[in-house]
Amino acid sequence: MSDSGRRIRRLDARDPDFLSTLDALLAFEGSADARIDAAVTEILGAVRTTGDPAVIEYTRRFDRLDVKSMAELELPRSELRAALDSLTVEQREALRIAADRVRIYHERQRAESWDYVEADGTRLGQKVTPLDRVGLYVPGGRASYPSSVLMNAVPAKVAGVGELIMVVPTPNGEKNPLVLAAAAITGVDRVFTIGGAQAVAALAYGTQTLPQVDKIVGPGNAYVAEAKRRVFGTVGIDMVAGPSEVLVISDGSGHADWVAMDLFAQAEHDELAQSILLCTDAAFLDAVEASIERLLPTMPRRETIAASLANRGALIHVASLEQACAIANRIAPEHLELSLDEPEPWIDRIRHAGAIFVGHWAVEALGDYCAGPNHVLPTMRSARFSSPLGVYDFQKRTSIIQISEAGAQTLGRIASTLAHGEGLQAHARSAEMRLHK
Ligand SMILES: NC(=O)c1ccc[n+]([C@@H]2O[C@H](COP(=O)([O-])OP(=O)(O)OC[C@H]3O[C@@H](n4cnc5c(N)ncnc54)[C@H](O)[C@@H]3O)[C@@H](O)[C@H]2O)c1
Ligand SMILES: N[C@H](CO)Cc1c[nH]c[nH+]1
Ligand SMILES: [Zn+2]
Repeated sequence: MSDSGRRIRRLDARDPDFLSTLDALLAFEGSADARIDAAVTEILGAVRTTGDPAVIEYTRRFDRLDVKSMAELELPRSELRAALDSLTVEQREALRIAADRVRIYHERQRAESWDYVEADGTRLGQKVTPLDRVGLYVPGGRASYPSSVLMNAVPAKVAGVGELIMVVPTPNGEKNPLVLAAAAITGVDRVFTIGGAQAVAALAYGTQTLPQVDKIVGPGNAYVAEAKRRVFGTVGIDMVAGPSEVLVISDGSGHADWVAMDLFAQAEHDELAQSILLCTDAAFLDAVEASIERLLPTMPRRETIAASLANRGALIHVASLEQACAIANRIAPEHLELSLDEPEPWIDRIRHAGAIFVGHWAVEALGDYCAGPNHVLPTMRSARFSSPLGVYDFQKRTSIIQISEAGAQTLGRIASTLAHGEGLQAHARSAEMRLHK
């Protein structure tokens, strides 16, 4: 890579040691770093013990914001509204349309309560309720993410969450008007300009000014991820998000520049972001590599892109699309692009991916902003067992068990037998006492 002297690696899936090379490339334990561990331990402890003063001190230290009170770190609704008014018509429309599309998609995810009645009058069911109070973490260190406000706040509102408290760091006091406008559009209730582990701690434990929430959602850097992992149990969390990832599967039918730019789009997030291309056509891999060389110097974030591609990227020659799908399932990427002329038959071959983008026109950047589905997706191979952020993350379920007198006779005998088998006599007797003599 001419810009930095570092190149994206070329691999061949037919090499005997390919899978071990791939596994080494995928391995990522961001928050296992001892330095991050120690910093997060200190920050969580301090905020838990002293509350506002610790948050103020860490915000001064890490975001260079010098304030006397926590109240100065809360933005009034009028400021959110003013930010919305300050946007160009084009920006306001883009935010509104994106928010509408995300809302329409997520409305289909809302679960409803249900029940059924058995012949003897016993009623069983599940009551679905929204969470009372949720904290939204919006990243703000290296870049600003109005789209993340939409992706977190919209499903929360669709679920009917009682109160949404957003935190977003504003390094050097620089506020991003689009982020504040997105908070206004989506009806976020309170916004604090705090970030990092101190913001996660404030939401998890509560402070004199900021009330404790029930769940914290939203992506962030390694400090945020580790802090979320540690407060889980005190509060709920959506997931522990790692750096962004994209995997492109190509048969050489697309445009090399398009694919190169799709790899850049993920790499520009973070030096640890992961962009991988699997392709059946060696000549197309050469063409994408040439596009990378040519286009990289034109990119404002070329340093980050170059580092990300060199650290964790790869252009991989595969023998077939079947092999590409098998490798994709091993990677379980956050985003998967099927960059194929005929992509449909391959959708069912993909078992593990946060989101599948189908065909040359379905580029991940559209999903990041406005297609409709959520852009907060499982990373670090967790698509094997978890799902995109959705309305279901803001709802909880309670079982309803209403047993009729007749039902208690049948179930009482079964419960009594099983309870004696477990040696739990009080359980048995409490069921037996309701049996007719
Ligand atoms: N998965 C997604 O949907 C998604 C969306 C947007 C962003 N992201 C990711 O979120 C991340 C955002 O990271 P970011 O850094 O830009 O913003 P961030 O808001 O996550 O982190 C900034 C905060 O980190 C803390 N911090 C920085 N250095 C520290 C130190 N030395 N000690 C203690 N705390 C420190 C500070 O408190 C600062 O406020 C990126 O990795 C990006 O790729 C993911
Ligand atoms: N690609 C990110 C998730 O991995 C989301 C995002 C926000 N803004 C741009 N992209
Ligand atoms: Zn992105």
